[in-house]
Amino acid sequence: MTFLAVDIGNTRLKWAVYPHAHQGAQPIAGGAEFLENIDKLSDGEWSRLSPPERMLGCCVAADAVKRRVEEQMEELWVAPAHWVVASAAEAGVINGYDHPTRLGADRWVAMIGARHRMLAAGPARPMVVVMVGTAVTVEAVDPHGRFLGGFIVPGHGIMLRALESGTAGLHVPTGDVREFPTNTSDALTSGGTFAIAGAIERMVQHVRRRCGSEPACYMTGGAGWKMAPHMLEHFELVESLIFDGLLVIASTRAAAL
Ligand SMILES: Nc1ncnc2c1ncn2[C@@H]1O[C@H](COP(=O)(O)OP(=O)(O)O)[C@@H](O)[C@H]1O
Ligand SMILES: CC(C)(COP(=O)(O)O)[C@@H](O)C(=O)NCCC(=O)O
Ligand SMILES: [K+]
Repeated sequence: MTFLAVDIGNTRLKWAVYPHAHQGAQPIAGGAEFLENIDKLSDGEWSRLSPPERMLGCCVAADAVKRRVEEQMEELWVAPAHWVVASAAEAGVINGYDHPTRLGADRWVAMIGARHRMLAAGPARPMVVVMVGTAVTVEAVDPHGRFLGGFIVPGHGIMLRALESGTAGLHVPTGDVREFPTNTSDALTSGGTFAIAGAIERMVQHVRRRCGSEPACYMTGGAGWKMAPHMLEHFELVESLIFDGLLVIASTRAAAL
């Protein structure tokens, strides 16, 4: 029974189809669309899929975006759309947010994916889970699976646009990441990269101090590949972390029925 996983962020919709909803399943199809192009999915790539029997997604974009995606699913398939909402606990992760449901669903799903990946590889450890998308999120999870809290940092694009719109002299092309930038382009690109890296490395320190052991560090998101080479700490780049989390949630929910 094929399973469709959908991740709608503030910049792009990512989707993947699996032969079944089990941890470790390998995708048989997938893609990504910028939000301005999502209306074309039902005429394009989705029209060529065999109808998925189940769907689970997470969406942090506007409700109108989510509705447009649901409408396209309805045009093609009978499987209803189900969306993850962060809760007090799910699939072995406990939510430490003051108001658990206000935590971004993508952050929650990524932590669940990371926790199960870590447990599949060895004994339980604390984790730092980073998503580099429109925004950058940096989560801390203790060895028992308790989400301790996380940072939200502006992503590269938002930082650059904020600097551009708040100044007269910072309208320059993208530069390179340099330790000692000597032109405006490199200064902006390096500043953004090391601002994000610095926040992430602080969270690694916070987790070490709180948990007294070395965290497993995971990085995901569309711009993860740009950040990973500039980290001092070792981060495993796992592009599928959200899909991995959606697979875990779908399979644990099915097992509970
Ligand atoms: N080839 C690419 N396509 C799209 N976005 C890219 C690409 N390479 C890097 N990016 C960066 O990744 C970000 C989008 O990542 P993504 O994880 O899709 O974000 P979100 O989940 O917030 O929609 C963009 O802000 C962009 O800076
Ligand atoms: C922090 C986010 C904007 C990240 O979005 P993204 O960069 O993935 O598009 C999103 O997870 C969100 O809207 N969260 C709700 C608020 C919170 O998590 O506290
Ligand atoms: K996201």
